[in-house]
Amino acid sequence: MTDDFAQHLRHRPRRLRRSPAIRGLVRENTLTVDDLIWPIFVRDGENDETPIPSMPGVSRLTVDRAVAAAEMAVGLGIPAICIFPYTDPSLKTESCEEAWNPDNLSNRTIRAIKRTVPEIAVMTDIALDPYNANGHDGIVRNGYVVNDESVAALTRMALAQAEAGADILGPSDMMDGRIGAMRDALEENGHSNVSIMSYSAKYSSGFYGPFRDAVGASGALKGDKNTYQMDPANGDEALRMIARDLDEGADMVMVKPGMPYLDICRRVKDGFGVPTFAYQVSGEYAMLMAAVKNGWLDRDKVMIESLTAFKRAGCDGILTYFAPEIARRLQG
Ligand SMILES: NCc1[nH]cc(CCC(=O)O)c1CC(=O)O
Repeated sequence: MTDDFAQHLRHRPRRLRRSPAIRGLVRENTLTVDDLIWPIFVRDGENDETPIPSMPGVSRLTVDRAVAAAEMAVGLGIPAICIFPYTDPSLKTESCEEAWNPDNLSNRTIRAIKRTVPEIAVMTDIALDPYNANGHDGIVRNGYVVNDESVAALTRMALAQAEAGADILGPSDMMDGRIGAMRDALEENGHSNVSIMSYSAKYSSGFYGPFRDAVGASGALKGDKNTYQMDPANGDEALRMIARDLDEGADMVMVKPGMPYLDICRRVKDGFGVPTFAYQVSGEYAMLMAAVKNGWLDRDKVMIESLTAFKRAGCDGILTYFAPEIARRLQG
């Protein structure tokens, strides 16, 4: 029976899984350090950092430490860093004017990093939540996040970041028409080489909780973001958002969160063939790290597997809090 069976088994896919050498030869997707964008949190002060309890291993850094982090990232070969500010509650207002203050924490960090580590690409976040007394990404009037007034404010914010030296702007606000407005403003103000990576398919997700703690927005936020971020139940809508943002002048697009939305990443890459990114968000990081801390998951394995999955799904790069760890691993 056994001999007979062996005679007829012509296909043995296990032949190509026999050794690391053969597995390497036929591997379809490879994660490299070039795929990484490292999100960091910054705070005021000097030579100090504050751990974020829901994100083990991640801290808010003072500007000098953010510069040191950027130097370390360059040393590891990480191409880009993305800055998120923890704004002092006293600076938060309903009109959010701190968002476009040329000397706000985020803009000071951009300048400091570009001065010391010009080779790293600096990405920003464009949304009003770190500066908003009510925690929303846009301006609230009579309980509603108004669109056009928010776009005007966000465009000022974008220009201030470009002035500070940002290489890539990351509008994460999900207002209608913001990409076109920002692109026009950049062109008119001598910043035609500043790129836009649009958070085009950004879902109203439960996975942003730890991030909101990190930037100090959770306490302020009233209600949810369902009137502007996307319904997690929708897929076709994501493709319409991508088409619109590309049409308005986005250079790169993003799907966010990551792991629960890999189907969207694949559809975007297949449908448009443009530089496509995913954000492995704070809740994904927290979820993996919580299990790692309990000894339930192996950190290196789940880190590599979860990030490789983005490559397999068609992404060109990933924003991930694991960036320095994975870069160290990839260096061997
Ligand atoms: N609007 C700002 C913004 N930019 C990135 C994230 C989330 C990132 C993360 O969870 O890691 C958020 C939070 C939100 O939309 O509430």
